[in-house]
Amino acid sequence: VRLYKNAYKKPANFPPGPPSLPVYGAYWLVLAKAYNNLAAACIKFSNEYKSKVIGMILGTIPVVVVNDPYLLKEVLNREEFDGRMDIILGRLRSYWKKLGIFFTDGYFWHVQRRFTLRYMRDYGFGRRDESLESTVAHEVKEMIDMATNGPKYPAENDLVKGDQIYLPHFFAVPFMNGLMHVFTRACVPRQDYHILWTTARGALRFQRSSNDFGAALSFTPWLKDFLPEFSGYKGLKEGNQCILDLFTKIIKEALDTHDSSFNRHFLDVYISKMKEEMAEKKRTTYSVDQLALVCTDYMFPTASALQSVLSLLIERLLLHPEVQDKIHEEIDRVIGRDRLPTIDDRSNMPYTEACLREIMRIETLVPLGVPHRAMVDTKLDGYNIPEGSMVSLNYVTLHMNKEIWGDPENFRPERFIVNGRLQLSQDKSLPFGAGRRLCAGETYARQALFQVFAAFMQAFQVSTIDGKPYKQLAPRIQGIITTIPNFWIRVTPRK
Ligand code: HEM
Repeated sequence: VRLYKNAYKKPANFPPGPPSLPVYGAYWLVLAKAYNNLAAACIKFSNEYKSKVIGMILGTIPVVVVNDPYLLKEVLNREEFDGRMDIILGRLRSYWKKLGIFFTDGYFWHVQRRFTLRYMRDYGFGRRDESLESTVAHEVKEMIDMATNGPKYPAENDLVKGDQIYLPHFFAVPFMNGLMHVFTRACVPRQDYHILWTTARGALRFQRSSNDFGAALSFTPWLKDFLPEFSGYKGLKEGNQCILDLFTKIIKEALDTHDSSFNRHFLDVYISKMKEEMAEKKRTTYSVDQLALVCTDYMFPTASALQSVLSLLIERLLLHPEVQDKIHEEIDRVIGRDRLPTIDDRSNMPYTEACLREIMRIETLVPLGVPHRAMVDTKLDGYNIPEGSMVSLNYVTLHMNKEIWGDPENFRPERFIVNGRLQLSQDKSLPFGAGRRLCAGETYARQALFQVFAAFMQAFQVSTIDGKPYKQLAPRIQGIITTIPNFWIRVTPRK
């Protein structure tokens, strides 16, 4: 009985929060289902317990949620919070090993994150690069052609019907092929786009099958066998498999044709380094499985988050038609119709750029971030945080803070514009996090979002299927990222 009691006992001076019930995680399951909005539930607890930091025991894991814009920045900048949880959500992706970037920490994570970012850069990732930009431009042209001239290959019929297109997947290919180009110096050709769409569907299914805490599965792993559908396990496993299958095949080809004397692309650079380390050292962080997970970790958000951001933005345009008019005015004035927008245009198109920033503020894509882990016993806001605690950051408390934004509930891109220019100092949002765990794809995400969105808006006027503006927003699906149900819209080529 004592053992049992201790399992639920909160550590001394642990942040206040809801009591732990002696039913493993079931409480959590109910909570998650009842609210369908963990970030809002945590803000409620924060108010109820009058504390910026709340603590609870979920399953057997101490969980801390930071509900304050300044404290969350503090956590992001303190190295002892750089750890990640060893949860089922991470393992089920990677042959039950700890691999990749997202869910690893310590030396392994440091080496792999640094190496991949350093060498993907040589192939255009995370900086300005003409060959990557023209690759994305080519893919954008195909995307626009699909809607302007109709489907060319069978799979396109799922996404384009007459003058209607299906979101979010309509947007997926340019983002994904841009990254493919970084990995392999080649794109998946249009006749094979269905491979990318299958992957994008899988990635979105994964995102929607869990939530920021890894859902009840993190705390009560047995749910996976007991309730595979309800717990999200099936969706996670199958969603992940799509991406893993894609890269397993591509990596095998790269390995079979590898020649250390000439690196053709990023995969070759990685394989060369792996072979070198294996020959010299007994232990190495490089492996074929790790390469598959690195590719997965970069492709995963590329195939799910980016198309979702654009879909959320399109939804706002359908709610506020004047925003669309302003975007069109800016595009016509700065670019005209004779050439595609480029990343150079970004600085001359403050309104379009501000729309992207505003959608990522108002719709915190990852409301509780990717959970961190306290790597030592430490303190936060006067409370004790034991080693091994899960530390989640409630970004909604930053993005919807009244003191910082004045009118956080309004979609108002103008808030970032001063005297006709984009004022970056006005953008206090942190959609990509900060510190050493900063989103590894931020630069690519911002550049590609601009390139794809601006070109799409240059080509089309968007409207609802019945032609009437939306009166309200769709219900949110709270998974790991925030999404809305897939939807059709009408596109009219602009003359
Ligand atoms: C609008 C789109 C995106 C948003 C809002 C976003 C946001 C985030 C956030 C909040 C984190 C967690 C930061 C933390 O742990 O404190 C993260 C991590 C990460 N993101 Fe993104 N992301 C986006 C797109 C991308 C893209 C396109 C890529 C890859 C090309 C990417 C790759 C990663 C990786 C690898 C990590 C893990 C970093 C680490 O643990 O060291 N993300 N992202």
